[in-house]
Amino acid sequence: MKSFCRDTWVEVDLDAIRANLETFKRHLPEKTDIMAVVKADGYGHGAVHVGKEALASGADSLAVALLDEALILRRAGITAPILVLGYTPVESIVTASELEVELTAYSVEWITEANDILQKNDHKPVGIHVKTDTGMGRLGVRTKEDLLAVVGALEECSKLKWTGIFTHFACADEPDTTHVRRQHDLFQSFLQALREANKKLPTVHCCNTAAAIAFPDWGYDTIRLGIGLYGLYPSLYMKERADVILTPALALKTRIAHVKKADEPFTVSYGATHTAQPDEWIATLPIGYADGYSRLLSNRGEVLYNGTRYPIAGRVCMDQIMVSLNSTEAAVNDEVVLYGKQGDEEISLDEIADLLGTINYEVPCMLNYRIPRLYLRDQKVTDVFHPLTMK
Ligand SMILES: Cc1ncc(COP(=O)(O)O)cc1O
Repeated sequence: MKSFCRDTWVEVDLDAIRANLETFKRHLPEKTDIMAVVKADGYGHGAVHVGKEALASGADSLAVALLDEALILRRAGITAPILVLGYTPVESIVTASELEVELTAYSVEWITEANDILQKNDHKPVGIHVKTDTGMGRLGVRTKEDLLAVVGALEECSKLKWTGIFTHFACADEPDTTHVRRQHDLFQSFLQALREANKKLPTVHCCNTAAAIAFPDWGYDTIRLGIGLYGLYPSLYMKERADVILTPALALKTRIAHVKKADEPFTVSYGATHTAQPDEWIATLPIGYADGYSRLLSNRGEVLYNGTRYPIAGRVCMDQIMVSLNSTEAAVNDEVVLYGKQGDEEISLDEIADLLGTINYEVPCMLNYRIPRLYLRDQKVTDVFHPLTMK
């Protein structure tokens, strides 16, 4: 029995995930490991399946944004190192200890309180990556003095281990390298300050996908590979550089739920913003903005049917959209591609992002719990996960 009752689904090609990871392994120095970033449920692709595939393909660790995401990975049986990249409230330190998950820190007060909490009931120690803010303006220490104070505080802790130091780049995907080079220079000065203070450096990392592409020799001990793992480029500039060739892993597909030909003009969808003309075929597809298929695509987006592009007709509804097949006859249950390839045509996440006025990162992250994920290997479905009905 099929594990979902609506013919709308995401396909995630695990062979593409593997290929993209191997591409970065070849692009980077031999000594540089890969930390697969699977936050936001694997950028909408499914953190557990992508995380397992990345680890099986050569990634050494995983990264998430919040501790709750690490919990899901541990529950799925993933035992590899996991780093939480974002802020974790100090009260959650015990959970991190129990899950054996590493956290990010950059505050002496947080470190001291976290250590006190762990000491109280003799919990297992927690690994800490110290974050430096070299120009992202988000999280991290901003001066050498603060960095040395944070590392000094960690060295006083019996229940916290200093296991990493990192920074995050704000503009690594841009052609003008002024900002990213300034950030990297500052990061290097932080590392030098630690060496001069006789600190043995733990795992050092600074590269996201863009920096890994443009500056592979900044790989240090590991890179944090996000968008590139999914076969997407951080920016058009990065795509045009063509240093690495990536394969998009995600497709979004559905089947026609209803179809009719106009004998006489009739309006379509809320607001009656599209009028079907005589002999125009209108197909209704079971997906809408409540699935994360944006309403901004109303009268602007296109879909693929029989390898041809057809426009969305009218406004995107909460659960359904209508498309104009012009004079092309169609039948209920015929497959339609919303994101991805069909024949020689492709509707890429970059195209959708441009239509929405956003970046490709956001588009797959919008696809939510109502859409089952089908995992493919050798173009065959090997597993299904439906967030709505499966835990
Ligand atoms: C701290 C941090 N590190 C790394 C990433 C991954 O970035 P890409 O998706 O651009 O590779 C995100 C992030 O927030």
